[in-house]
Amino acid sequence: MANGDDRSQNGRQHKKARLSYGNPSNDHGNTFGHTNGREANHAGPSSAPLNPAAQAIQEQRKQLPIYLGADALIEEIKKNDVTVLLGETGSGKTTQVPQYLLESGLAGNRMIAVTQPRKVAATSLAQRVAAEQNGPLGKVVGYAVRFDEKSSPHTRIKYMTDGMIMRELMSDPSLSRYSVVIVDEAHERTLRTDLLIANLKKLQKERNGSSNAKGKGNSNNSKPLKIVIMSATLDAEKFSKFFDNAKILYVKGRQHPVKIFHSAEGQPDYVDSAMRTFFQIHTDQPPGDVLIFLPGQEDIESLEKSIDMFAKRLPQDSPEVLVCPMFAAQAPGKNAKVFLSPPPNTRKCILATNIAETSITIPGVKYVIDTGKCKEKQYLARMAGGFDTLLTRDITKSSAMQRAGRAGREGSGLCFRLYTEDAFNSMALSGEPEILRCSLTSSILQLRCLGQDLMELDLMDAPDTDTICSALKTLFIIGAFDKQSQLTPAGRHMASFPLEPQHACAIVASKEHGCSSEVIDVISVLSASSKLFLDVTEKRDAVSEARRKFRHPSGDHLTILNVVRAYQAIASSEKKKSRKDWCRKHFLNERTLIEAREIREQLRQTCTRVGVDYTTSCGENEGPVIACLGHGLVANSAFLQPDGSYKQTMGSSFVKIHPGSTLSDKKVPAIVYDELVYTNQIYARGVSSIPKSFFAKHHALSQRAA
Ligand SMILES: Nc1ncnc2c1ncn2[C@@H]1O[C@H](COP(=O)(O)OP(=O)(O)OP(=O)(O)O)[C@@H](O)[C@H]1O
Repeated sequence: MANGDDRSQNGRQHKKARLSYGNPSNDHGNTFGHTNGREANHAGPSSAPLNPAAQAIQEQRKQLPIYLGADALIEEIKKNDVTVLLGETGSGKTTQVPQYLLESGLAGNRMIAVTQPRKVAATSLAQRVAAEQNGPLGKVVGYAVRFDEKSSPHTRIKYMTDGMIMRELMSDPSLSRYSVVIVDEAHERTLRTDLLIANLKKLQKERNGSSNAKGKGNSNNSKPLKIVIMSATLDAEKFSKFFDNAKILYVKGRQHPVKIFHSAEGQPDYVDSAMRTFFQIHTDQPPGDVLIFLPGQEDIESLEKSIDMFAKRLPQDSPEVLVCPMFAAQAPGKNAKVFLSPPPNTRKCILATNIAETSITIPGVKYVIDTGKCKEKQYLARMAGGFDTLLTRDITKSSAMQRAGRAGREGSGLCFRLYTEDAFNSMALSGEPEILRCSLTSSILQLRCLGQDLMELDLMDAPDTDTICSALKTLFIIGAFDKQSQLTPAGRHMASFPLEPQHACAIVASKEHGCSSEVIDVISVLSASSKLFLDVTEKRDAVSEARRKFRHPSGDHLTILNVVRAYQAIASSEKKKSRKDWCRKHFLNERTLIEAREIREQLRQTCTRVGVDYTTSCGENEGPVIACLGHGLVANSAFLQPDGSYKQTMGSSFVKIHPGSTLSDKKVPAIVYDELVYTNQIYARGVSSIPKSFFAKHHALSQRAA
């Protein structure tokens, strides 16, 4: 990087501590073949005259590398049942291929599904492609993600999370409403993508006829299914082999170059290095927003504070800095802010986890800073009875390439990697598939509703037996499976809810206990994307005082219920501003409460479908609520030990109550908890006290399951 003027004390600090980078390398060095393209006619919806902005979008579409190969691409997809499409980031796969297929008539009168591993990608892509189709979102182009859907009977292209299409399989096992399923970002190998791929292979054989490996003839002509597997960084051979040597197509080139710089040496304090690199860019480089990849929320919050602090010391004439955090646990509305243009003379600095890594285009981003770290879900099957935890680790080559790709979306870009070129070269190409490292409880239940057994499914990689056993135990204990591991009627009801089976079990149990209204209130908050209670470390005493009135002696779940009740009372009588002030005064996240209200509506709809009367209430006698939660969380329970720790009832580990819990300074004979987190020791989070007698009934069950 060129040296910038040293115009401030802060500037001096950064100049002194400048990070040095080696010479830039060309982006990625992948050599892709060319789809034998010719000038195609695939730019633009045929209807309605276009305004200048819409015309500009159509022009942009024609500039994408994939445009010239569009006709050849469609021909290949027509000829083959399964196509594996490999094309560099930004070549136009995700936005264009579905539109080409729609415009070619290949989809008939059914839909084209485009699956994404992440919500934010599905919703932002749908928005972009709706604009490219010159129509409103939710009409021809729509999306479906958990707890949010915008589609209509006119929808022909539907961007959806892989979880949503798996859920759709339960009501429509042959996916009859779809003629094409495009599995995008397949390299991520999420658990749901792997299960989806296995199901697509099976149902394509049923729909197209098993002898139909290459797309010729089918036993059911009215409903053939095309599958397209896409990514920029994919082990294409492995996917092709899985689909009986499916055709692999390559799209060559990207629209805009990205220059990559590696740091001259490793950067153990990557948060500090990211901050210094950001200010180097800010002082040296022309306008353009910066996207910084960090592993998790804590690092994002700490970097946000330091950037805000140093930005205040910049000279008056330097551009402003607007920091925008982006992570999965943040409310969708707040994440959506990263897509807005900053005010004039302001550089946007987006601090994101890997939710911004694939598929998305954040307008204005020209610079990427990649710390080389991510958090990954890991299932500790042999620890504490088995639980998912997030661990920080080095990223893979695939991730590094995807991250760099975010810089070259609207023009040429620069990517600064906070690791050496050698470190990049020695990275694994891609990570371990999620199916080998995550809890399988929810998936096994869902598959069983489809009449499938995970162990018998034709999967790209088979999961570990310990993980399967642990999931089967949990499903038995919550009553979703019987002794023979067969699905029970209650289990089928649980699977209908878009929730973890443990939480769904609590709702199903509430039917017997006459407290569905309260249980749904609690579960809705637990299912929201962000936390209800805000941590303000520097105001710990004030926070504790403000929350005192909600504290319930039984623990966190009924404390949540108290907050929901108080908020509902305020919400029905007060104006929007007073509600906001009330939340602020009590250090509560109002977005969580608003999101929870929407989730509650969806859960109520499911209740109606499975015959649970969601209006039944236990009033002030809240014992039944704890009993229902206990039914769901029985596998997550522990008994007090003489030394103050808690020993798991299903597992042999000792856990402590998380310091953030209302029960952290109490000793109660028995607890149930929402989850375990592993830092220097194992903590139970979301904890409630439960009478020991509750376990008398379940003891025999857990003994049998163990
Ligand atoms: N929301 C958007 N706003 C502006 N331009 C966009 C938007 N979405 C896509 N584009 C433009 O379309 C191009 C192609 O995007 P697309 O997502 O189709 O590429 P891709 O090949 O699928 O890349 P990736 O593998 O990174 O998802 C982008 O590089 C960008 O120029």
